[in-house]
Amino acid sequence: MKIFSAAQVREADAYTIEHLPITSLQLMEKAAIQCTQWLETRYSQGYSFHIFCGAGNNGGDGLAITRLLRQLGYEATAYLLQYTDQFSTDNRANQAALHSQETAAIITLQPGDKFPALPEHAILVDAIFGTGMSRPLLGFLAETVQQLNALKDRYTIVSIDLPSGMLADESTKDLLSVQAHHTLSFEVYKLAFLLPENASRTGEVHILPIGLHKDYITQTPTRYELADTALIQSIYKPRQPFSHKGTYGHVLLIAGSYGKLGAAVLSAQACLHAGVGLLTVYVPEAGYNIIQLAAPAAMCLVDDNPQQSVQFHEAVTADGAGKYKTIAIGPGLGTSGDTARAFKKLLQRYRSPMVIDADALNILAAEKQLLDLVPPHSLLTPHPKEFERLFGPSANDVERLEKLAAAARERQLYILLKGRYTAIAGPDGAVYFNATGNAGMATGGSGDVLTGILAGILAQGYAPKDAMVLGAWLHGLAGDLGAAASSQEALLASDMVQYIGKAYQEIAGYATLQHPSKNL
Ligand SMILES: NC(=O)C1=CN([C@@H]2O[C@H](COP(=O)(O)OP(=O)(O)OC[C@H]3O[C@@H](n4cnc5c(N)ncnc54)[C@H](OP(=O)(O)O)[C@@H]3O)[C@@H](O)[C@H]2O)[C@H](O)CC1
Ligand SMILES: [K+]
Repeated sequence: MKIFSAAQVREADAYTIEHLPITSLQLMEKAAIQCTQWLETRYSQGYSFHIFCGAGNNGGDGLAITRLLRQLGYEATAYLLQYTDQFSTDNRANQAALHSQETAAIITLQPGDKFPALPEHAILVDAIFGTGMSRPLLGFLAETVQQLNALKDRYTIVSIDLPSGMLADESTKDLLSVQAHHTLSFEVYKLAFLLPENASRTGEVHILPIGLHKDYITQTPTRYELADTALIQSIYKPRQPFSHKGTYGHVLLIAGSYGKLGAAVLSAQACLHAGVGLLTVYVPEAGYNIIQLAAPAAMCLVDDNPQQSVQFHEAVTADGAGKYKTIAIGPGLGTSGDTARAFKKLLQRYRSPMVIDADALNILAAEKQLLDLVPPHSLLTPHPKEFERLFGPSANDVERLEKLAAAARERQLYILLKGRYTAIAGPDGAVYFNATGNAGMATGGSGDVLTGILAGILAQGYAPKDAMVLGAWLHGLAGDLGAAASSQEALLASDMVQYIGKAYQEIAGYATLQHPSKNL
């Protein structure tokens, strides 16, 4: 699903009006019908609706919603904020339509007016600004938004299109905006909804279709995209009936140190469940029995050092060629000087894309010139702190995304920035967001599972970008299935491993299941 900027949303609006037999007022009506239906299904009897309207088309939506709710028999009042007398044409038309239906349905709010008294079961609808928001809220507008926010613990606040004050595709971190419980937005996600800094302002986001022209949506390139089931199914390749373990690649996983061998176990198990053909796990001596018992399907190579691996570069021939389709390095590895030196030698020898995570990222961050040695098209999987250590601090989430895209482009890498909506950037500068996953996955070992999954998928022959997008989705879906079976609180990284199979099943769909019983 593409993520359009505010300017592109306006273009989509104009394109639709030009190419379909629909006027802008009719499009507004469609948007208002969708919002009204959503409100009605959710709140029905006993509630009254209080709709705060601006002077533009977002306010026009609010006025139309008020009219439609009243037609359905609900108590609904529009509060028209008098900060300007420059109303948009469709806003005026909806003022007139509501006024002709019921003169008392519109109350104007002037600077200095008392904030309206609200009954017990009131729903507050914020239709002050949407995608036209262009500058900080000041004076009367700021006061009104502050008054709305002060009521957020007593009443439900529903924002139309965007919480007023929030910019669709720039940071609003330090600016005032409505803090909504729900945001009803039209047709497409906005970048703002995917930013951690906006989590307490958008509440739950609901995307409502309003019939924007499909041609504009399919033909317009965007910088950002939210992965969806259609994209995942287009990436996923079912296994071939005439294949063998060599078909699905051999991964060398370099992970674990004394006290952190669990990281190696989780990565190894995830890599195996992700479908790799062969897996060799490289651990310090202390890890030998652990790996052989916890991951019997994997082979094990052992470092001479009992506690931390320091010679793993020797597992790869001096010219880098050899049996490993890909290498994953980092989970629980440790960052001692000897380990860092071995990592440098490995980077000098092995020139195919690697998956680099955790302590391997910390080694890169401590010795930044090593970044120049990372094989092109490698997959880096930092969390925000690791990202900051590698590529520097960012003033806000939008700046961090720009840094992410720039680093991926300049260094020809695939970088996966972990978060609620994990962001994946590649050398072409495009950014994909992943929507699967839940807060239960914020737990130790979750990242190790992701590393294993990514390596396992990459080794099977997926292109790096596809491996990243599919791997992030699979990891999140396994976490969602695991949490559904128990709870987010109880979810462990090992549960994510156990649910990789079910997650694949969901992606493949039953139609593609290769099993003779399907014809019985
Ligand atoms: N996307 C669609 O296809 C549809 C969208 N709809 C709704 O329309 C709004 C966008 O409406 P628009 O009129 O473009 O913008 P707003 O209502 O958000 O804002 C109106 C004007 O307010 C001015 N502005 C901006 N920021 C401030 C501020 N801080 N203080 C005061 N005034 C401000 C600005 O005008 P300027 O010329 O002064 O810059 C805005 O233009 C969209 O969000 C949907 O809700 C349709 O109803 C359906 C189709
Ligand atoms: K709004």
